[in-house]
Amino acid sequence: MGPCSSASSLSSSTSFTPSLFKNETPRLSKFFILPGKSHSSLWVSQVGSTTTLARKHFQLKSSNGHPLDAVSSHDGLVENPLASKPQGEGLFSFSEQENVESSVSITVVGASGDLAKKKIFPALFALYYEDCLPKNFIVFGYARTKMNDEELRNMISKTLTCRIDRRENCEDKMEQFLQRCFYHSGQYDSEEHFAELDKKMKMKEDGKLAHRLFYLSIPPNIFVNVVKCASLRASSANGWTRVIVEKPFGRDSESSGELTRCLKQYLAEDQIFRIDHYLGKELVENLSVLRFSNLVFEPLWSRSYIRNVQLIFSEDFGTEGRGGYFDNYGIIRDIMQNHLLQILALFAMETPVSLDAEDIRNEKVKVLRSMRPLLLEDVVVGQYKGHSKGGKLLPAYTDDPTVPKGSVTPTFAAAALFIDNARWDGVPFLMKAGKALYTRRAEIRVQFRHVPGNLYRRNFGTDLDKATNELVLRVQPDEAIYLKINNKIPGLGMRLDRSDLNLLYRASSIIN
Ligand SMILES: NC(=O)C1=CN([C@@H]2O[C@H](COP(=O)(O)OP(=O)(O)OC[C@H]3O[C@@H](n4cnc5c(N)ncnc54)[C@H](OP(=O)(O)O)[C@@H]3O)[C@@H](O)[C@H]2O)C=CC1
Ligand SMILES: O=C1O[C@H](COP(=O)(O)O)[C@@H](O)[C@H](O)[C@H]1O
Repeated sequence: MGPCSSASSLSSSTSFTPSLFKNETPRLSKFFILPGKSHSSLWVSQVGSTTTLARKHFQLKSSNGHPLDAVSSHDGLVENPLASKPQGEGLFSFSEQENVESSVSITVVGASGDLAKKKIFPALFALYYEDCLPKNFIVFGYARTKMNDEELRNMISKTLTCRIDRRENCEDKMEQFLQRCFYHSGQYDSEEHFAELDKKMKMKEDGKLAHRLFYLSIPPNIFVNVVKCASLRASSANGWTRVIVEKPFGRDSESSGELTRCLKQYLAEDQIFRIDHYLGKELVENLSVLRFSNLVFEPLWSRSYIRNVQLIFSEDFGTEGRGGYFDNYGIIRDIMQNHLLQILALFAMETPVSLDAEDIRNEKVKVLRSMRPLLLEDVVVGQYKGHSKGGKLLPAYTDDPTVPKGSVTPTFAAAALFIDNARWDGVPFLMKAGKALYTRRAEIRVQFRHVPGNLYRRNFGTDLDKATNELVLRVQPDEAIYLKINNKIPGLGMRLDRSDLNLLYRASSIIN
């Protein structure tokens, strides 16, 4: 399998399915989430292999079974200017399209921001390095910040690394990649500014069959403005136009539904790719492999053996200028409702009928629908204060100039969640997420029950917790899977110890 057939080689970055760039109709897969009617309906989407098959066999459905497919004129919505040109129709017929050279323009909207710098540009470069981008691609940065092409390249170059060991010609590749990056400064609600972007794109596309991808790396409250302006003024005249939408997808069910409704005034469902980058993390991808392809784990995966499951996210840095976005959402909407909930659903689902994305999605939805509504008494929230670390004074959340004075937005939350189904009845799923804590880590910790009538209980004293098995999937940093087991310390006598059966990814040859 070549590197372009999986996003796993880009594990620490935003994951793109390379086939997103193919001239095909999107269908369901694991990398992109599509919320349905309620906030708890999370879906995943990918690009299918043939248009006709995708159209025939796939219909996006919400948790209540209603189709979420592309809007038609019967929806009573305005005509959809961004609708993909179906293959076989439009300016080019299918066979004509095959003979025409095509290009893909990727516009990162919010290019000056944290996500763009930390993840999107590095991920695009990683795809380029692995030859997973189409031959004729260009990248546009779009934001309000004033910059020229050189300044954008300079900004991006600081974030690009050859993250995988033994990379050859990395510097040359970086330079080549940067030469394909351009910048356009504009307002998010200005049709005029998007028209200017369109002009610049046309020049670079140079008469080719032009596909366009817009990545919304911006706060959600401006998603619709951007989609409107892009659709009216900068959608492709002859190729497809697609939009990647970042989480959080609304603040609650109502706003999520409203967002979908508004986006669908300008986009068909198969043009919208909702992304959760945690699904592209190596360990999250491995979660299902571990469980479904090893006989030893699956029989233990239930209330009979598991005492609790902990889903932990902590960062050792604060908002650092991202208060404009973060303060409107808080840690529950920023991390728990999407990243941790996705992991929970993957962890707890029943065996899907197949690895087909829709089958996986259906199982995840069942988990979410079986979840008990969260009670206030099962939640703790907090906000970080100024503190010192390594002799350095770190600001409080409300010291961040981008955070409104007196804000009470939580930057830390812990919650006990329950899935009221036969497999998980009574097992707490404990979520913890926080910013500006002591360490940066993301983990899934599975604590098993005590061994009934443990013959060696005296060796553990009264604290039987010390003797429980624990399976840890460390998502980051230093990806690892380890199982804490009890064993005898070699030598005379009967002294017990807890050791780790360890798979350290760093030490694994697969990653090299
Ligand atoms: N940061 C991360 O690691 C991740 C972020 N995300 C999601 O990506 C999106 C963007 O996040 P992130 O990059 O961190 O956010 P930022 O706060 O860095 O915002 C991105 C850009 O949007 C513009 N912007 C910021 N606030 C406003 C505002 N109030 N009104 C208009 N424009 C604004 C700024 O550009 P300018 O002023 O130049 O126009 C900024 O550079 C969010 O939806 C977030 O949930 C998802 C995964 C990870
Ligand atoms: O979605 C988000 O994720 C990042 C953390 O992502 P990671 O891959 O670096 O763990 C978080 O910092 C940000 O607040 C949030 O919007």
